[in-house]
Amino acid sequence: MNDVLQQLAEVLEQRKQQSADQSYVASLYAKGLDHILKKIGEEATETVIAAKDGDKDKIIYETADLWFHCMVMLADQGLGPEQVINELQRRFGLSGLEEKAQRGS
Ligand SMILES: N=c1c2ncn([C@@H]3O[C@H](COP(=O)(O)OP(=O)(O)OP(=O)(O)O)[C@@H](O)[C@H]3O)c2ncn1[C@@H]1O[C@H](COP(=O)(O)O)[C@@H](O)[C@H]1O
Repeated sequence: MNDVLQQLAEVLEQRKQQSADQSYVASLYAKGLDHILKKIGEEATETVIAAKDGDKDKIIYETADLWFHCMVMLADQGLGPEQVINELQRRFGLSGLEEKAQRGS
């Protein structure tokens, strides 16, 4: 898995021991899941607007914000990027139609 994702996941775990006034990530945990989900919604909207505007720098910046807040949500739920990467890896060998069939939809 990508080193940066793994290293960030380790920092996010460590932040569970820190106080909210020392760390932005700790403050997100302290505010709870609903706040983290609200941040994901905001960052997703900002990413969509950046893409609609065709602003490449902004797309990268906002997507990084979105991925970061998704990483915080995963850590809050006791998950990490490796599980998501593994799921993408599993799908990679399948065609889109095979993947759809496996979902039973
Ligand atoms: N990658 C990030 C990262 N990306 C975005 N952000 C923060 O996410 C927030 C984005 O939300 P907004 O744009 O709405 O800005 P805001 O108004 O300040 O946010 P809110 O106060 O409304 O939540 C900003 O405060 C950014 O600084 C991040 N904060 C931290 N990290 C990583 O997490 C690590 C741990 O961070 P701390 O816990 O703060 O030390 C850092 O070393 C970085 O590697």
